[in-house]
Amino acid sequence: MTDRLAEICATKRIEVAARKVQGLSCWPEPSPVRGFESALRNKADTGFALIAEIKKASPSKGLIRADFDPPAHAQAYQAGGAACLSILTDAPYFQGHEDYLVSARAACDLPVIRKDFMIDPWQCAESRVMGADAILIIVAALDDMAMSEIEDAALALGLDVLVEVHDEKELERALSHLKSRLIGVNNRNLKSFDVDLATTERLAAMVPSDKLLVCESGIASHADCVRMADSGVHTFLVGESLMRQENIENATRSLLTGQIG
Ligand SMILES: O=P(O)(O)OC[C@@H](O)[C@@H](O)c1c[nH]c2ccccc12
Repeated sequence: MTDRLAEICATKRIEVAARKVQGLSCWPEPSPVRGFESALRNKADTGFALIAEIKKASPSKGLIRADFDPPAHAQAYQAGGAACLSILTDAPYFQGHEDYLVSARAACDLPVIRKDFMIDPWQCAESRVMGADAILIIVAALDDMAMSEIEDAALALGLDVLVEVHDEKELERALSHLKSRLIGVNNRNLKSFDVDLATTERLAAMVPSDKLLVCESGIASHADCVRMADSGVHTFLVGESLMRQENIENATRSLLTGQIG
């Protein structure tokens, strides 16, 4: 089996090298950081907290939404009760763009995580200039030193960091080398793209109680959220199942509350 993550990261290294040569400052001065982790913790106190993802396409599913409109989707997600947004900026594999982050964040009040493949601390400064409030660190993509350098760069800029793991070994590496309190368990194996919600159930018991566990990928219904709550997980990152709905606001509300329409 080919390792899709390794391929994506190799492409990203070439892209970042070119971007570094161009330099920063293509975007206007970003507005102050919106607290990403605090928005999730506050919402989780009242039940479920959702990071709603603005995702046009993915390598495993192809095009997910044809009438793609990031500012409108951001507003629908906020009206439906999302706590935060996740916005794909990777172009080659996810058809993302930094303009989607800029325009979606300007259209709402929610904190935004830039969803991309971080392989260089320089991308943290770039993310803040775009207006991101948080970045993602994918443990499977980085060695111990690289991931902690990226985390330090992000924290120094006031960005929150979501640390993504997929198995016990990655979780142990995250807990011993990183300080962020946001741990995302990706139910999708980024090496093969297989999805299994049991991944979160298996790893939940290993996550210390001062960390906030975010269940990522493959969540399709309120019943899935209730299932995860049985393992003590109340915070979710959901993209595809919401992006495929005609009425994103209603779909977001039903995912969180179980009420239809
Ligand atoms: O569309 P889904 O199955 O609801 O998944 C959302 C999100 O978890 C997924 O897009 C994701 C999780 N980690 C990533 C890393 C890179 C790109 C994408 C991702």
